[in-house]
Amino acid sequence: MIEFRRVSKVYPGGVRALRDVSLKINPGEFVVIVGLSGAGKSTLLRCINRLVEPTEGQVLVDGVDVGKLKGPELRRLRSRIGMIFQTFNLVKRSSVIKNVLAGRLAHTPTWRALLGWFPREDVELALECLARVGIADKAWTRADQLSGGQQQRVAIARALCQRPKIILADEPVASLDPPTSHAVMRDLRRINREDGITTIVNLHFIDLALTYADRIIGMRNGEVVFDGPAATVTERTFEEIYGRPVRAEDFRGGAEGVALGTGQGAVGAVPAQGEDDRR
Ligand SMILES: Nc1ncnc2c1ncn2[C@@H]1O[C@H](COP(=O)(O)OP(=O)(O)OP(=O)(O)O)[C@@H](O)[C@H]1O
Repeated sequence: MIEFRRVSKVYPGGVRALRDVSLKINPGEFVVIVGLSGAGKSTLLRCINRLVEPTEGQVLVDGVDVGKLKGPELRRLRSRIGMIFQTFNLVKRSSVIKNVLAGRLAHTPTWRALLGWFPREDVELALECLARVGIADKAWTRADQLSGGQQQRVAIARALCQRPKIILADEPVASLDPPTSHAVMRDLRRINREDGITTIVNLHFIDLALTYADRIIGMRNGEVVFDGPAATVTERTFEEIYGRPVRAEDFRGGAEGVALGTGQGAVGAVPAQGEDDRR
């Protein structure tokens, strides 16, 4: 369980990025946080692994106040939280498998990691993680030789290799084309379902949020302005979250049949298979 208790964040310079946020996220949930640029989504996500320190309030992970954790305890918490970024954050000149093995660093003595000596079971785990995202055949390829979608899958495999309890994905598809965006969202959701990993994804595309989320949290100007099941979300909901009418650019596209919910039930789109999704 992840719990925010009256969390506020004011950055140096005075920007108020979070305003009195309280919420709970249950184990195994797949939550999408939506909001316009600057709404506070990244700040919210980063408070969970303490990449950002709240100015007020508490963030609890499994009942532990993360703000109170010291060195090794904080490292332990972070070792169980996988993070996925818009720009993949891979070591581009390194092989795919080495990038994935970086997910084991918290469990590997520094001298071994420096020499690149990972235990055989870690290498097997890394290959298994790559297989789960369909790119085991790329293990020995240099990361910068892969497509954007494949690089994001390497980042997902690296997160999986941590054996995480939580995955935080900060705009994971913002740099990808529409079909590949769907493929990556499908991977994240499948892993969430199969492993029960609590998954929180920041997005600003309405159709992706509706297609993949169980629960949508809407942020505007540092505040949570909506929190409910994706199936109850309507166009009106997004207009309230965004503070303006929805626009074409709010949709990623790339899937047939995605339409806004009517409040009556789910949006039953089956995303199209993309170029980068030939598994
Ligand atoms: N390190 C920082 N120092 C100062 N201000 C910051 C910092 N990080 C974020 N902000 C500001 O805090 C506000 C919320 O930013 P945040 O990145 O959390 O929003 P977001 O919804 O994730 O938007 P985006 O998708 O553009 O990143 C913005 O006004 C942003 O400019």
